[in-house]
Amino acid sequence: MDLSGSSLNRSQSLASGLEKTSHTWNKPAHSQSSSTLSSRHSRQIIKDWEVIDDLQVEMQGAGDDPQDRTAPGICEGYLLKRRKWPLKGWHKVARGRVQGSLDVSLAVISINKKSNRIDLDAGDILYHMKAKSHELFYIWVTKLQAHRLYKKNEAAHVHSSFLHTLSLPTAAEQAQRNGDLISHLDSLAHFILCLFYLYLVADFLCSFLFLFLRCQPEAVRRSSQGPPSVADSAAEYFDASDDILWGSSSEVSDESGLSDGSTTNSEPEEGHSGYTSISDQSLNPLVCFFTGKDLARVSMPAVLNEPINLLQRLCEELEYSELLDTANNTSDPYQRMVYIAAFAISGYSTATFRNRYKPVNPILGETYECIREDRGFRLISEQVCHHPPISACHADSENFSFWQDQRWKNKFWGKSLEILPTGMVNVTLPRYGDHYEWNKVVTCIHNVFSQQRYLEHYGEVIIKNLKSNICTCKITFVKSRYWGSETNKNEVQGVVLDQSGSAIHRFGGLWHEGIFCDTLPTPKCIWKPNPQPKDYLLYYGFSSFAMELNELPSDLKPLLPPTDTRLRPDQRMLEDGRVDEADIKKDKIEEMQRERRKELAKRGEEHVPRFFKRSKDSSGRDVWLTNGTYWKLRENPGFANLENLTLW
Ligand SMILES: CC(C)CCC[C@@H](C)[C@H]1CC[C@H]2[C@@H]3CC=C4C[C@@H](O)CC[C@]4(C)[C@H]3CC[C@]12C
Repeated sequence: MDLSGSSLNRSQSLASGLEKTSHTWNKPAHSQSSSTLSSRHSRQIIKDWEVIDDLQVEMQGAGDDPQDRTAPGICEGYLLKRRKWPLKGWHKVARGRVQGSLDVSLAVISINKKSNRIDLDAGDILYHMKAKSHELFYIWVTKLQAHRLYKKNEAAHVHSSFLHTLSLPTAAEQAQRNGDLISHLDSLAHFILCLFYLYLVADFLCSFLFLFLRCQPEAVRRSSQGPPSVADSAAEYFDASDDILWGSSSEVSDESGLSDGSTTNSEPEEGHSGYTSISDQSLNPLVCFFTGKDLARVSMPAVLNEPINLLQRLCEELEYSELLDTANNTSDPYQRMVYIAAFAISGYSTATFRNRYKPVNPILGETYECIREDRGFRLISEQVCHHPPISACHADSENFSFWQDQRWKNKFWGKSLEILPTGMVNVTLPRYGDHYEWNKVVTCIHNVFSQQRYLEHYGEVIIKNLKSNICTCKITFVKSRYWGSETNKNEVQGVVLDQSGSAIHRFGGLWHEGIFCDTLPTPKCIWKPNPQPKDYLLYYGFSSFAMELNELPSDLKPLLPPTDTRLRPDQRMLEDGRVDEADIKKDKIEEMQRERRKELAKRGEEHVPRFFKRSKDSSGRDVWLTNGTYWKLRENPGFANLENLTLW
């Protein structure tokens, strides 16, 4: 590719294209030329492609002053190029080798922001390119646009000089006036670009300043007095416990827990009434950050936790278990799939109100039970592994069984953190003998260090029925467009396909508002989230169902194993608003956990989960399944009569 030039100049200002994406980038009519996928996917694919429009280019080309137009230079770095057989896939092009060239001003440039792809189509030659990251993608698109604009302007200039030599005074004057206007617009665009860069730099510095603050010695950090905010407390807290946390490099981390992060949330009164400052400077997060390794061991102050732990969060996914009841009572297999899909989506809806606090990390061996007679199910969960952290759960009801082991990987992007769950969710329906299995999508915590933090889910869920291939379901959690409107925020689309791949049902909506299916015998809303309870903001954004998860009625207490989350003292203190005490207690519990691990290691033993066993699923994946002993032991002889782990 013969692109030349290295810095962005005014002719490549973002305003000339990227800022105006929604106006100047159109849906292409062609983009199928670049797609070899089957027709049932084509709708989605066309939707993701946009052609870079030339409107702006032509307007500018008419009168810009050639004197102050500098040629854009080489765009360094590389894009991946798609190869066909036998090396099918995306390949890095060898350095310094010219693979071919085309005139970007004549080519149709279409881009796919979702997959960071750029297609350059010059008629006789077509390049399929892909950037390694979103950032690189936007740099390349900006550069390509700049070159295109420059070339077009050049051509326009030749044309206007020609008119000039023919001395057409009015046209020339007009061009001059246009030139003035354009150069004003151009400096405005340049100014906007500068602001944009300033913003990026400031944002970047803030993130690092924040991390830097976390590294300051205790005395320095304590010297700043004043009312505590969550940000303050995050900056003051320092602990090198064994809790898992940030997978900090931009590569997928090995750890599957989410690190105890940090927040600049300025409304501490919501959810928490106090704050704590415990310090133990044994780890420098900045160093960790740059080496991209061990930030995965930073613990979090209780003030940033919600009084629910990850074992309970697994149970939260059953808030809309009535959808599974409906599925088990629906005879049509395609309609059944629609309800299973609605259930899969419903589990994501809590994200709307739950972006401020992190669930408490369970201790290895911690358990949780939840009996919901009103909803007809009972669930158990257990922390079965610490490195990487894995929480397993199993629920039974007369209408369904539900199980999953939750683990995930993190991708840290500087401003956002992507959570990539790796386990599968399973549901069986006794009436029809179905066994549904599906993956989870990516959840992204945007603006992780700032008050504008919000969660987004994106990707595809494929639901298969392992007992019958009569139908499958594909759900797409649409990624919101970069500079697009808010209209497609939280959008979900789904389709139930029969064996031949034809769509039998279509449904869609927003994961925070509800899902509608118009292909059912009576088109209807198949799911919508329950209204939030009054004052939910004061209670961590919890739904009523979430609020009930930690309830401890007196008749339940003697029946629980002492490892049950409901009996975990630091979490209870947190729930009662005794955050300082919670923090101290949390430290102790984590210390005990480390001691137990050391003891085991000394004896050359490994922790063995009590109620789950490691197994392989039909595709050979590692899974954790219930060993079926919990409810029996609870019944007889009762946990009080058994030997239990002492976790706290
Ligand atoms: C305190 C600040 C810094 C961080 C707040 C982090 C919160 C928003 C994070 C921490 C752990 C995260 C959860 C970890 C795992 C999953 C499973 C996944 O299938 C759905 C999203 C979900 C449920 C995440 C939602 C967001 C989450 C709750």
